[in-house]
Amino acid sequence: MTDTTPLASLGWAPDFLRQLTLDELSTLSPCRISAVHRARLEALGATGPLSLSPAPGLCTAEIAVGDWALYDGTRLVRLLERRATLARRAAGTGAARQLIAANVDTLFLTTSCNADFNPARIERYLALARASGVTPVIVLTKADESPEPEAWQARAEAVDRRVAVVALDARAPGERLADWARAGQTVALLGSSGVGKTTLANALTGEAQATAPIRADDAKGRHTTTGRHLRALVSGGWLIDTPGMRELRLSGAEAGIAATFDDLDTLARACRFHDCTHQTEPGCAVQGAIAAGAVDPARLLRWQKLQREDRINSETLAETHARDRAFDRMKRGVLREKSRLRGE
Ligand SMILES: Nc1nc2c(ncn2[C@@H]2O[C@H](COP(=O)(O)OP(=O)(O)OP(=O)(O)O)[C@@H](O)[C@H]2O)c(=O)[nH]1
Ligand SMILES: [Zn+2]
Repeated sequence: MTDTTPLASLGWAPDFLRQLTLDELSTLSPCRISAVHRARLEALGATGPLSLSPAPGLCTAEIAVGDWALYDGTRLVRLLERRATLARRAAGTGAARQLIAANVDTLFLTTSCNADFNPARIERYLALARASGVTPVIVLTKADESPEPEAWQARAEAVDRRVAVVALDARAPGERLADWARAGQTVALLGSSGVGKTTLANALTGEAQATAPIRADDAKGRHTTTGRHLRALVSGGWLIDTPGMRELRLSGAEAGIAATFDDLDTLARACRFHDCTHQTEPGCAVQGAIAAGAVDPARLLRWQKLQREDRINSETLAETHARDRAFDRMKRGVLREKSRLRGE
């Protein structure tokens, strides 16, 4: 990266500029956050790298890598509204969300042309991307190791016809992903351990970061990625590479799930009962479509599983406790019933 980074190539866009008041336009400068520490922020501005302290009232927990903000020389004064937010639930704090990245344009949903490939996992990533306001692209790594990469590509395309699929060798992606990674564009990688995220990140950035040899038994590698930053890509764009990215779970993603399963979501609206569970209810449009061969019953199960997962992950701590108590009560009830039947 050169010392002077023009704002546009960093991703500065009219919808950020519009948020500035006339006063801010003449006194403050925009910068993009590249690292967040407890009491200090690293950022890139028109003049290059910056080290800033947050102004009083600004909490660094509310700032994410990728955020656009305004600074007055040494202090970060104001955070600008985001286009997209990737967040996860902070451990042990109810429904509080921990920021992972901001203003990501494209998520490369990374899986391999091998046993890692799993439609349910891809659908989960798709729902997550859509819920976060980020465009998904499916990236199939290890195409070079597969005798039939076209077959994996076709399987990935069948998961969602609206999403671009690119099958490649993560060690040599060439220009295959460049359309999403040019100057001003920001990408992030999501995928399970060992699929080649570090390898791809290294190839796209031209930097080296340690990768672990893959374990042959289960197609999984070891965790090797470290560091938390905004990395420059050789094609001109930016990669947000934060450790939290790999622990992203679905929560508050109802709209993303509905968008990913829009066929089922639309059918469900035509069910006779508005709270239809699509099992055995009369007038169930979903079961009707399954009977007619128009919907794969496995897809209905995956949809319901994701909805359950999202509900549970979105619960507050109080709701989780209430659910656990209800489950305990049910269990005790079943045990009592059993001992009664045994005549105890
Ligand atoms: N032949 C081939 N090998 C690959 C490809 N992608 C990754 N690998 C190898 O697979 C192993 C795991 O890759 P990593 O890049 O470490 O995977 P990761 O997704 O970063 O894994 P974690 O850091 O555990 O999340 C390494 O030995 C890579 O060299 C590919 O497209 N083709
Ligand atoms: Zn139904």
